[in-house]
Amino acid sequence: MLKSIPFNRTLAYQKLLAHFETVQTAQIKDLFQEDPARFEQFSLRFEDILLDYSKNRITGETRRLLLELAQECELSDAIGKLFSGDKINATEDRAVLHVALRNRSNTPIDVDGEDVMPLVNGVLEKARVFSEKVISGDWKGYSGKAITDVVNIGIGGSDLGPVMVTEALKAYKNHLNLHFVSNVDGTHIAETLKGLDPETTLFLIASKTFTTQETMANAHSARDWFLKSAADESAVAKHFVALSTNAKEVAKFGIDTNNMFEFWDWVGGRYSLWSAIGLSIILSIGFDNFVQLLEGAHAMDNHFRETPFEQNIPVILALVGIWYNNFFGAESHVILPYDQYLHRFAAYFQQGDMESNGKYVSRGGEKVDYQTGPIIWGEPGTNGQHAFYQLIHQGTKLIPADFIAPAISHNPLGDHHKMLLSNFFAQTEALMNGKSREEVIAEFEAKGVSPEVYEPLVAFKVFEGNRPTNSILVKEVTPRTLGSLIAAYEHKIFVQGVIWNIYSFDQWGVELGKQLASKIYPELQGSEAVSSHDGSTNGLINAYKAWR
Ligand SMILES: O=P(O)(O)OC[C@H]1O[C@H](O)[C@H](O)[C@@H](O)[C@@H]1O
Repeated sequence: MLKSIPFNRTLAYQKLLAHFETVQTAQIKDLFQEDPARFEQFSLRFEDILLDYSKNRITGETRRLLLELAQECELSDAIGKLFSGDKINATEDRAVLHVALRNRSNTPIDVDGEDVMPLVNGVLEKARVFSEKVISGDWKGYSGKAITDVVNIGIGGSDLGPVMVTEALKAYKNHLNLHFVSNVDGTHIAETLKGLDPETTLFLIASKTFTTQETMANAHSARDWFLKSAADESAVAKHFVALSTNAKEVAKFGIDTNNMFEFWDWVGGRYSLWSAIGLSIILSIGFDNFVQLLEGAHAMDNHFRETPFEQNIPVILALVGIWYNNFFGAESHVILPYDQYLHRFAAYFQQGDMESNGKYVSRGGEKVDYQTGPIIWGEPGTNGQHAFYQLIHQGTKLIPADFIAPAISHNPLGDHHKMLLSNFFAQTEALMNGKSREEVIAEFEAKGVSPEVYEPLVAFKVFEGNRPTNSILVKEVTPRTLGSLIAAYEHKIFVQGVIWNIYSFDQWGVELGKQLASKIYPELQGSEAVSSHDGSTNGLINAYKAWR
């Protein structure tokens, strides 16, 4: 269990408040003038990853005090508990061991006195054998044909990770066509099944609980579609596998438990891509590449565990985030990958971060009186530049940003990558430096525009600058580097949760809507008007009934 340490009652927090008064107006560009070695002072390297956090509104003293905050919130103790299988997910009485899934050094990790590593390795081996059969074509469908298409049916953590990683590593993809169905909207499964051949399609039913309404509805529809051509229930065994913790429900659905790839309650849904939930990733890029992904994550786990906080990438990312969230009042954090393959990275960490740290109750069970998890959003660059960057540059809100880019492209087409990266470098520079009134006027004058014409326009063309950014430059998006990058963000979220004194590994906040939906569902059956809800909900339901 983690101790309850009220974040804003710590001494370090009080010191940071006082320190904030002295640095809140500091200009990042001036900090570079004052310290020619600022880049070296405020950047970190880990394997093929460079984190530059020098373009932030922080000084050496800010960092020192933030590190003090981490100490006072007993971060070292929390990290020790995470890795040793302590039940730090206290409201569900569970350990939090996604790190065991990628524990490539195989050191024993005990849960309730049992080493979980043999279990982890057993499922990995089963996935290796199965995936090799499917990829090679040895695994045959009911009519004797090899599999061509794989449909993963899952939602939330049973969808977002596999989608993000298979997209991010598309350059490593084999001949299998991957499809992902998540939404209970029938359109999703209907559109996916169009054009698929039941004889050559494999369905992965991915659900930790195997009770999630959306996934079960889609799985049943997929089976109905399949049985229309297979005409024999025994064919299901060749075309449906389950990725789950719940053997009982898997059997009830009609999937042979031999076709089940197991994981365990100590794997959180949003941390499950490393588990059997990653089977779609394995089928897409092959087992060896998946192992590389695990290796990369494991290397980051070791870095997180062993590196002094001052040089620790997840810890630094977390502390800088806290600085904006709790002192500058920033409400959101934007993730901007300059890599088309990473186009679902921000969406993935919307769940990772917001479901983990979107909590207003402290570990002590009280309502907190400070801000916790930020709103996470983002789109790939350069697309975002032509959509929402206006607000980041000239809006009234402070939006800390992570810019991520690979130095080497998997598609070195003409000058595309240089153009992409020139935008990546230019944006963080522009956000920091802005453009002064004098610079705007000089630009007008250089073009021979007269003061009467330019004067009314100057204010609109000035950029205040001083907008903070982290830059994460990686050598190339490989399975290993991606594994490290994902693990770094996971641990950043963990560190923030520890310091904000909340439980990052439960998700009670998603339950209420589910409960109410199951109450409303039967009310939608008949044609009679409903009156059991508030006026708005009754009005909406009755309008729906009149229209359908
Ligand atoms: O994998 P499942 O049990 O189907 O759960 C799928 C998802 O649904 C839930 O509502 C949770 O909020 C998510 O954390 C979870 O990833």
